[in-house]
Amino acid sequence: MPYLIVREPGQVAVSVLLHEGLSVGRQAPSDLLLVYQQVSRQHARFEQDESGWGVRDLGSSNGLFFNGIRTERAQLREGDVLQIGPAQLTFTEHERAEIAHAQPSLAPETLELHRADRRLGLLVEVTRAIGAMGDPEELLGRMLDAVLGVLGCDRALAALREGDEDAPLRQVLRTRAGATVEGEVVLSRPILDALLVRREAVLLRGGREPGASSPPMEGASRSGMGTPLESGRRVLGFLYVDHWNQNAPFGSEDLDFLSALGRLTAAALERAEQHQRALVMAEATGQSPHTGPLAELIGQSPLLQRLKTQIVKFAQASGTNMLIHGESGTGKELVARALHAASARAERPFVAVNCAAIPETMIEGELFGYVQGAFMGAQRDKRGRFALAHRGTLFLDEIGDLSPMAQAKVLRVLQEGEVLPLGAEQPSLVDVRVIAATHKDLRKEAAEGRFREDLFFRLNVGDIAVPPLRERSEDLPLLAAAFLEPAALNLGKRLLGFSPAALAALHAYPWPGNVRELRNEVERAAIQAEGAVIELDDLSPAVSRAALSPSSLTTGMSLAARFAALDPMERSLVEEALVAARGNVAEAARLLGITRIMMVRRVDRFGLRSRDG
Ligand SMILES: Nc1ncnc2c1ncn2[C@@H]1O[C@H](COP(=O)(O)OP(=O)(O)OP(=O)(O)O)[C@@H](O)[C@H]1O
Repeated sequence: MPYLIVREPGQVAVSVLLHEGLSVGRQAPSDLLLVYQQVSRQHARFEQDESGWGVRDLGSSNGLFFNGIRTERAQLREGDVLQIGPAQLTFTEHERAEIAHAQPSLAPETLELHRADRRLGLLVEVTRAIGAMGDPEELLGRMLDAVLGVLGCDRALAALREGDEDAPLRQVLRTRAGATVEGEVVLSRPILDALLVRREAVLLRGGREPGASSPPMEGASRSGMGTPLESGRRVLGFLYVDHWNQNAPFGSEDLDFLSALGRLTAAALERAEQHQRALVMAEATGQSPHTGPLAELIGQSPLLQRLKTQIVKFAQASGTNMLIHGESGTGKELVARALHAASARAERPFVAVNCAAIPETMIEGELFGYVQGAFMGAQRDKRGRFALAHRGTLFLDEIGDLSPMAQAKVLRVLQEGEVLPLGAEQPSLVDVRVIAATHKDLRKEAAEGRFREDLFFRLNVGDIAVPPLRERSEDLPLLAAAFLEPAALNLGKRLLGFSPAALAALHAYPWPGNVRELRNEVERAAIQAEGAVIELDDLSPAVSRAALSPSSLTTGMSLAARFAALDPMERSLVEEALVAARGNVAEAARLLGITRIMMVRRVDRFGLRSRDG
């Protein structure tokens, strides 16, 4: 029977039984849905005639690729590969595995059956992990490694739902060292339905690897089994293991064991996810400012709280590309790091690239890598940043400065989920979440032809705006204090904070360079400071002058801060009057319209010098 093996980036491969007229597209009524922007609503159709099976493009925008070549129509032979958007469809006549035995998945009491077994150790390990509430991916990885040894199988797979019932299945796969198997598990729709819809544990028989003409040993057959990962009414995914075995296919006892393991694993996963969610939510609502993935983002203003809530929301969609925009120095990179740290990719690399800092001639090599001899000076293979960020996050800062050529290549990687290093012949699959940042209005750049519109839309799936510091001046005292502490420590000084006048000046200044400029200002003032607090005079002239502007009284500061802001203004006027009166206090008082006594008090208070004293 003819099948299509459907491979989507980062997901469990699925085999689909081919039937006359089977259609592929982004939307119903297509039979096979591939929900990607570069897939047309009705993209391609499979047909059978006397010469066999064929496929036809239904007028798609991005085309149907047959063994790498764009085509309108093609006749299909064993192993032919079709590319539709980022998905690969392989045509095969090979029989797939089928369900030999299915049973409702087991209640935890079944554990009793397996006491005194080596397997008990594994169950204990998983039970312990439930208490430890570790990272879900790490938990699964450890558990699958143990499963390979204990069950003596070749491959162990955990497939996890990323969201609702129709969401794709993220895979975590472990292969036994030296096993004669492909590093990929292909399952059919009926098997997936048994596991995920009917929630049955299944024993499988038969099935060959795609492209493998015979089993690796004489007389061997594929033996596999799977069990749903159920927690209450939710199906989180499933566990699957298999091996080539001549004498000992898996039996129902093995299936009981896997079912019990599935129950425990699901409980551990649920608990770990709840724990992570609780941490992140506590962080977002400011209940726990010192721990968790958002801890580095200092601030309590409503705008910053909103930003944190958005980060939490987008972190959960860890496959979604993101665009962060905001003025320079607002904390875009910090936001990108928080998005990564709060996501399921947190244990994987976060790789940052500043597109504006790398010369145009080198950017492609940096991003995609190259092979030895690809160009003069390429003395050895170099892995690109995309490959380094595999299964993690790639942060492309200043994406608006990327050359058109590099933009086209980044787009290709996002569309197809694979990178082609310079000079290489074979692309390799990468699973990377791209978070791009820019201080430019990228929508406008795209509309005016300076940035690729298709790349903009690819990146803008999730977007976050980081507000400038002047719009959240409530955060200023917290930020200034947070920067002062390490600066003082480095200098070996004991600095307790800011004088009211200095704080008023910080409030009054508009901070065109945002938080970065504030950090620099505080570090500079810490060097200048001679007393226990930062005084107005310790600040740079541009900032201390800001305290004199009338706007310094209307920037939403507290009453005390606004009152303190009067001080530097008053001092400046007193100084000016003294200069105009050549140091004569009585004359200066007359110029200001105050009494001589009032003038003398002010000269003393501000520590100024007059001709009289
Ligand atoms: N909310 C914040 N809490 C603490 N530190 C912050 C915050 N926002 C920014 N910073 C600090 O300000 C500096 C600049 O931040 P970052 O590099 O993330 O800004 P950016 O917007 O990416 O800048 P650019 O556009 O120039 O690349 C860093 O030292 C960062 O730690």
